[in-house]
Amino acid sequence: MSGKREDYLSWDEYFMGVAKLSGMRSKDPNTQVGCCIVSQDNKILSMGYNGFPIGCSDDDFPWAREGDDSLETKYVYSTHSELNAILNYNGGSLAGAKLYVSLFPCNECAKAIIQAGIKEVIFECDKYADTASVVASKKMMDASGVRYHRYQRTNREIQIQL
Ligand SMILES: Nc1nc(=O)n([C@H]2C[C@H](O)[C@@H](COP(=O)(O)O)O2)cc1CO
Ligand SMILES: [Zn+2]
Repeated sequence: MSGKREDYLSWDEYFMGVAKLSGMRSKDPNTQVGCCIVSQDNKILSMGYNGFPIGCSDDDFPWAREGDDSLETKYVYSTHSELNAILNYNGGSLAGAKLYVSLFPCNECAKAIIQAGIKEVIFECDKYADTASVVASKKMMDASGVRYHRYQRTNREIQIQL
């Protein structure tokens, strides 16, 4: 009896797990998003989470969602996890890659995903499905042949001691 372990992580659990772990680096008090980009042969190429660009301090720039002045909100400054993951990659082309993300990509990230040649998006949450941003994102991905589907939860809970 020396068979293999049976309760190892599936590929999908592994990559969505890495995406969600990356999201735990986010300083956004409301929504933490994580992303993991994977090659067609299941090698991790890049990761990212939502945050401000290098040099824009998390303590100086605002994390507010609302304000009389849009310059006092996070929206004009934060870089989305998907764009960060694309920009973090310095290994050449992402053509044909898969992108795991904890929240459905917005229209701006969809443009970057399409132009980078990423072919498949696996998302967990789609809480902004009714917004113009996500509707436009899906329209563009449909037109460009980028497939997207929801991650199938297994409800496995993992504990990591840090
Ligand atoms: N796909 C996404 N990836 C992301 O990284 N984000 C980021 C931008 C903000 O920092 C945060 C959303 O904040 P809120 O509107 O839920 O308080 O998540 C948002 C979306 C939604 O399209
Ligand atoms: Zn985005």
